[in-house]
Amino acid sequence: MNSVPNKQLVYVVEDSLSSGALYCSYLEQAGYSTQHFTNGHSALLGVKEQMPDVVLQDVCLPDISGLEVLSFINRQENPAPVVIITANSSIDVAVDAMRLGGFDFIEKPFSKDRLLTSIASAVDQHQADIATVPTAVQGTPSTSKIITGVSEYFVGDSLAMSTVFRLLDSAAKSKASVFVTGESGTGKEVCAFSLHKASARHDGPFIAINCAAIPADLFESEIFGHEKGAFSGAVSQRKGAAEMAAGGTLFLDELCEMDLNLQAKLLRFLQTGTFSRVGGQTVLHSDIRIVCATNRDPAREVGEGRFREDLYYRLNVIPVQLPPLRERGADIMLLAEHFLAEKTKANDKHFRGFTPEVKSMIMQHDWPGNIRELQNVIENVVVINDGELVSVEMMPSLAPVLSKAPAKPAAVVLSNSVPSFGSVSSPTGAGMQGIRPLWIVEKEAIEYAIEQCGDNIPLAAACLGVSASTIYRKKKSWDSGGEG
Ligand SMILES: Nc1ncnc2c1ncn2[C@@H]1O[C@H](COP(=O)(O)OP(=O)(O)OP(=O)(O)O)[C@@H](O)[C@H]1O
Repeated sequence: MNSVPNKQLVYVVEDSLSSGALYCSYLEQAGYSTQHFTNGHSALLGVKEQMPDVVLQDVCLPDISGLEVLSFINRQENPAPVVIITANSSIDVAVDAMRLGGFDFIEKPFSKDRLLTSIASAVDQHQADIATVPTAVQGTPSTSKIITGVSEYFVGDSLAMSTVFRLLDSAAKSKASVFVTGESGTGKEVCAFSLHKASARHDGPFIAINCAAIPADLFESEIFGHEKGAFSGAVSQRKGAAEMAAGGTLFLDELCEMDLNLQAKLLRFLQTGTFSRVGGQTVLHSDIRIVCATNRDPAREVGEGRFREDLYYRLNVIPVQLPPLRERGADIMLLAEHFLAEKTKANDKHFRGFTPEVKSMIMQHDWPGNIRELQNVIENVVVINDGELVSVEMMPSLAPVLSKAPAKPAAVVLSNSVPSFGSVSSPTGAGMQGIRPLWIVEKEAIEYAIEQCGDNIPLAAACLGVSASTIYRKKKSWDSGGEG
């Protein structure tokens, strides 16, 4: 080992002696200490003996799978961030690794700069993680800002949202791309911003680009910038969003609107971490985290040829689906009260709450425009009226109330088509009408989550708020005729 006190220690887990030696030399030239392990078991022993600052690990190892090494590291105290090295053909394994808590992945062949950028941001993440460990555990007081969870930035308390918060909180610890889907106005941008603020990049820039709002011919320059004279109107050099977001997060809203040519350029940037400004030759690097969003169904866009499949898999590492407001139960009033207080203060009014009739009106409405619609309605009421309580007369006529969908279970919120738990027929034929054995209800919810997560059991477990081993255990019991 070439460990020197105060140098950041990187474990390089790579079975090829020559590649491992090359990575170590790049890292040591940049001031890191390194230790090279040529198989998974020796890396596990190394981690047990001393947790490094970062692990750089090939996903294919001769003895055990790279995913096992990753899971082992993540079960230790203060685990080091793991940067996965992958061959192009094993990209789906790399995506699995990110879902299991990997920090970043880089595809072979990669440049020295790409490697160093990823390792530097992993070191930052590790230091931020250590700063969040309670002082009593760490032994010394920390002056670093404590990073709190995403719920700090989100109004919402429902079970539906707690599932989302749990996913986002674990996503915040890595650099993995997050793909947020949900109807218009459900808070996708708020979600991206919360994720940024809860991550180690919280002091870096958050740059949001609405892909639907940029004319196609200006798109490339918006994202990658341009040199002076690159096209008529380019009177000076300009940085693009990818450059401006360096060290922070780039939020690409309405991503499915992006032109196919530019999708190819975005993919190249994601693979290499490099790009050039329009009209420029210089190769630039930018260390950014990508969060993207759409209110379309991205898998369908892929199926219909409007969205590149390879880009979709690259970005859809952590999929987050925001539930529509009508499925968020008590959150509707929580948000209404939040907006009432906010708008009352901003407009110097005196509202303290809603009459019971207005509360019931708010709860009965379907809110097709989601949170944005609710926010607009409350703002409208506050600006035009004043008083202590918002009464029915003050409310604008809400669109005709659609018959409310039957209450849906909040345990799984990944789709609008959650199976009804209020089914009248009991598969076992036992019990009173409408009541079914709990284990069957649980089995359905778990099977539904697994299906929605594309058979990814760890992800389904995260969505359900249980450990993956609980799901494996229950599946085994069901398969052998038990009740889980
Ligand atoms: N949980 C929340 N707490 C408080 N305000 C919220 C929350 N979620 C959304 N909002 C507010 O609702 C409005 C819509 O949110 P946002 O723009 O993030 O939605 P969106 O899903 O990105 O919409 P679109 O699909 O139209 O781009 C914003 O004004 C935002 O501030």
